[in-house]
Amino acid sequence: MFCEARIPESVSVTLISGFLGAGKTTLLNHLLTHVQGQRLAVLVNDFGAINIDSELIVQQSQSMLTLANGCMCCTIESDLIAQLEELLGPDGPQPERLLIEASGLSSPQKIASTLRYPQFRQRLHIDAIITLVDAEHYAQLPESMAALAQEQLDVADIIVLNKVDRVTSSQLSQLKQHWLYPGARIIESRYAAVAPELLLGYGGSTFGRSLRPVASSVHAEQFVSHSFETPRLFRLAPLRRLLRRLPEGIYRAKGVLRLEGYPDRRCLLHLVGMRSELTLDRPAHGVPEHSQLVLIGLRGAMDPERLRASLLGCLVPEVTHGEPVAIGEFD
Ligand SMILES: Nc1nc2c(ncn2[C@@H]2O[C@H](COP(=O)(O)OP(=O)(O)OP(=O)(O)O)[C@@H](O)[C@H]2O)c(=O)[nH]1
Repeated sequence: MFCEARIPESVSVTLISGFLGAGKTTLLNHLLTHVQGQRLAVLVNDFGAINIDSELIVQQSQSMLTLANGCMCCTIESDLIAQLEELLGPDGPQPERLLIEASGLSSPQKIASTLRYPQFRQRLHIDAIITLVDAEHYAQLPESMAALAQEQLDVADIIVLNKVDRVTSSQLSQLKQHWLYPGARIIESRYAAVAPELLLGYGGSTFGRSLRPVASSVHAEQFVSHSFETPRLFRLAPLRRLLRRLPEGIYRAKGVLRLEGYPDRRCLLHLVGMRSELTLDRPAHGVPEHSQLVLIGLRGAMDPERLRASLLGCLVPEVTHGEPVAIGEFD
């Protein structure tokens, strides 16, 4: 008697890369709400100790895997391997496509190398590396950040030039002329609203097969994240003032907060470069038990104790809940 082992289909992987705040989660949410009829799995990686992205991703029927507290390309590569093993294993969800959102400090070429390890070779293939570019901030990134952003761009099969609503047409053409390779496949977007058929089904990443120059790796040791969690409510006015006064080296902040005066809405906080945004989410999302906030910046840009004191100054004085539960510095 013969027993025929079923060979599972190779999973198609789309790797979404791009510097901090470029719009990766926005793109992921756009794809999740517009792609139909495919079994999707999603893997998100946040540099901070708390995975804020997983809170911000729209819940469809996809399987969700999360990695926090480091870059999946280096410090937590072993976690990436373990998650992939689980996903592709016999008890895994058997997706047709895996969408990976790298952290804004990850090197996509390192992730791509992991995906090409022998144990995955038959089981998954990289359909495309998509790199988002923040049209508003890209050209002004300080040197320490620009090298990493350039590295992410060098390996892109598709470049999504996002936030075009924030720049003039002459700024946009300068950006393309100075920073993007002639002939690169570039799609301009607002809020990453790109038709999925332009991004999925590319047909196989050329990274590793072409002779394109790739900048030498500069990496995440230069950056640090601070994570903050509290059951207490934030007050809007001092929080706004704090966001305006943060040191320049703090490039990115994101959070899901409980706000005084809004008992049934969660407040989403985003800071990218000098631009900050506080928005109330739709009531359907409910209110979290704790406010969670992550700030990411250049090492040495912020004194953790001062930052903690400043954040405490934004909270409603506590009567019943006790002190904030955690704040930490993570590499
Ligand atoms: N004006 C404008 N804002 C945008 C656009 N796309 C995204 N944003 C905003 O930019 C901020 C960051 O977007 P995210 O999608 O969270 O960026 P990200 O790349 O996932 O960020 P990290 O994961 O922290 O690196 C959010 O406030 C978005 O609403 C756009 O095209 N125009």
